Amino acid sequence: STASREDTDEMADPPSAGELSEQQQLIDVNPPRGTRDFPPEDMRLRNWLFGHFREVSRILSFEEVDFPVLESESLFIRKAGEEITQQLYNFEDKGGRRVVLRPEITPSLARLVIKQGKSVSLPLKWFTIGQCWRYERMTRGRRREHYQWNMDIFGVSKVRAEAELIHAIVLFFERLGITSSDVGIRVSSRKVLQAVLQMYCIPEKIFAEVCVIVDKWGKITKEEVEKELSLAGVTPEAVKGIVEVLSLKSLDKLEEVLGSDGEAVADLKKLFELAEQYGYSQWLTFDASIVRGLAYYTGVVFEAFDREGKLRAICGGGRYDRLLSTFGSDDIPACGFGFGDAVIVELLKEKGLLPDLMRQVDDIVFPLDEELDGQASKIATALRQKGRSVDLVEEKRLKWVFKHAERINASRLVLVGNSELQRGMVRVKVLSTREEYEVKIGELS
Ligand SMILES: Nc1ccc(Br)nc1
Repeated sequence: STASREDTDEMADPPSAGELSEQQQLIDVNPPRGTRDFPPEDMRLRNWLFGHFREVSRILSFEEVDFPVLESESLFIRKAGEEITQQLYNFEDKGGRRVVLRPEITPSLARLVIKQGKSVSLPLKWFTIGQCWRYERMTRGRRREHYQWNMDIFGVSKVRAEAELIHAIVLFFERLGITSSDVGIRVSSRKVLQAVLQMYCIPEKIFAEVCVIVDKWGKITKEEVEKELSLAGVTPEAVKGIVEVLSLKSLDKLEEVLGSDGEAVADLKKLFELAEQYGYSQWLTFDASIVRGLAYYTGVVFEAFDREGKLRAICGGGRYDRLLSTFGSDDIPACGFGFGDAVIVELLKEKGLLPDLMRQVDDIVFPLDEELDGQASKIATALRQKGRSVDLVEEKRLKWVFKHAERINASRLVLVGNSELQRGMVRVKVLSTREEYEVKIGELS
C-alpha cells in the first residue's frame, strides 16, 4: 500500500515551476551569495565550537560584550590599502547615513571602550563572538560572512597581555584535541619593521601601508612585494633591509641585526620567557615575516597555522596601542585576536576531530488514543517543569514513534493509554535498556 504522509518522514516533492501560477513561483530557497544557513546539524557543530570559545573566555576571566553588526562606515575608513577596507559591505541607509556590515570587531571594541570612558576601570578583558562581513566579487566564490571569536585586553602595555591571549588560543586548541604537532603559532613584532624603517629613515607615516604590503609576503611574489614597497616610497636599500630581516627565524639573529636595546627584541624575549612559564612554548615559533594585514597593529603580532601548510591562518592578532587616538580619543594600550569559524572546522576535518553531535531528547510523550491528547499535554507539562526535554507526538502510528525515538535519541518513551490512566498510571519504556514499567502520573520524574 502507498504509505500515507504521516507514515514517512520524507517531505513531498515541491511542486514543479510549471504547476505554480505566475505569483506562486518558488522563491530561491538559497541564502544570499556567500552566506550560510545553519540547519540543526550545522547549528549543533557551531554551538559546540562557540561553547568552547565561551568556556575558554570564562577560564581566562574575560567578560562578554556585544555590538550591532551594522556600524558607521567611518569606523573602517583607513588609508593603508588593506583588503578588509577595500571589501567593505557598505551602503547608505534610508536616513542617508553611510553604514557597513562590520568587516571586523576590533573597531567596535575600541568605540565601546571610548564610550564607556572613565566609567570602566582598566584593565578590561572583553570577548565577543560576532558575524563579520565582506563584499567580495563572487569571482573567487569565497564566503561573504563568517563568525569571529575576539578576545581583547585594554590597559595592559606589557607583553603579559599577548601571553594571556596566546594562552587562550592554546587552551582552545587543546580542548579540541589539537596539539602543537598539528598547529604552531608564529610570533613577531611590528617593532621589527619599524626599527628597519627607522634605520633607513623611512617616514613613519607610511609604516602602516608598508606593513600591509609586507603581509603579502609569501602570498604574492617577492618581486611584487618589492615593487609595491617601492611604489609606497620605500627606497631600494630599505627594501633590501626589509627583505633581509623578514627571513630571520631566530631571536638571536634578530638581535644581531637590530641590537639588544630595541623594544622589539626585548618584547619578544620576554614573551618567549613567559611562554616557558605558561608551558606552551612548544607552540611558538619566532618568524620575522609575520606582520598581519591590519593597519593598526603596533607591536607583537601572532597567527596560528597548520603545520602541514594546507590551510589559511587559523586565527591571528596583535597589539594595537594607537587605535583609539585614530578615533579622536586618548590612547589606551590594547591587544587582541580574531578567530574565525571556518578554517578551524577545515582543520578539525583534516585531523578527524569533528565531534559526532546527535540530537538528544529526554522523553517522547505519546497518547495512544486521540482523546488522550489533553492528558498527554498535562504529562508533558509536568516533565518540562522538571527541566526534561519532551517531544510531544500525536497523529502517528506507534511504529513511527519507535523509529522517531531512535532517530532523536530519546531516553524514554512515555505512553499515555486508557487502561493505565484508569489506574492513574502511564507506561514508561527506557529505550536504552528496553526496561518497561508503569508509574503513577504524579510520581513521573
Ligand atoms: N573580514 C572578513 C569578513 C568576512 C569574511 Br568571510 N572574511 C573576512
